[in-house]
Amino acid sequence: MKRLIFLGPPGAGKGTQAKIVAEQLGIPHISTGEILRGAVSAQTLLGQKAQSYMDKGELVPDELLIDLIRDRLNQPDAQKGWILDGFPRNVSQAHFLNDLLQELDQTFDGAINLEVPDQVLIDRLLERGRKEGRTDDNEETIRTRLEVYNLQTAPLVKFYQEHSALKSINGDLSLEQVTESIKQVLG
Ligand SMILES: Nc1ncnc2c1ncn2[C@@H]1O[C@H](COP(=O)(O)OP(=O)(O)OP(=O)(O)O)[C@@H](O)[C@H]1O
Ligand SMILES: Nc1ncnc2c1ncn2[C@@H]1O[C@H](COP(=O)(O)O)[C@@H](O)[C@H]1O
Repeated sequence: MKRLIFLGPPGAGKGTQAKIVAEQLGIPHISTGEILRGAVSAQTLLGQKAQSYMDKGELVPDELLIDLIRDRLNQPDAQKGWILDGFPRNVSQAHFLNDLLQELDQTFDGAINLEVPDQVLIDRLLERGRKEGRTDDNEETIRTRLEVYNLQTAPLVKFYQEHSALKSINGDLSLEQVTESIKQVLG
């Protein structure tokens, strides 16, 4: 059983690594960004409410994420473990997650924090924008997302250091080397 949180700034490689590790462990990779992008494409009510925040690179209001995560962690495939990517994104979401796990009588095994220098992040995101066409991978929105990360998400590194196991990993290595470091940390 593994319940893990992948932390790190935009472009650190959370999604890339979470997909690989989740597949190897046979647990779901739960990316709130992916779920929200799906909702925007499908133009659901959630997507309509989230879109303007996502376009600007700002966080979507907590109340929209809370039901989404509660529903997702209650699904049958999530009973065998999960990797959360993109959630929690601020301290209040982290408190919510702690309360939800208590309610579900679940604990979590730790947070993996991927560290990558800002210029590498910007280069990766611009390249991802060119290749995959993610509309928030443009210079202006990337700048906002990095600011939002520093102000609202980076405090979670200290939060998880204080509350439980946090392992920081150098994410500025090849894909394979980062996967190997994560595996070593997970034992
Ligand atoms: N170790 C690596 N070396 C080079 N490129 C990488 C590495 N890891 C990921 N990338 C590339 O960098 C881009 C960002 O990676 P990824 O989407 O996994 O980041 P993320 O942390 O999930 O970002 P976001 O939070 O913005 O969704 C992708 O195009 C991915 O292919
Ligand atoms: N946990 C979240 N809280 C608020 N907003 C979120 C959250 N997860 C995703 N978002 C929004 O979606 C985009 C893209 O997210 P990625 O994790 O980078 O795919 C993000 O900028 C927020 O607007």
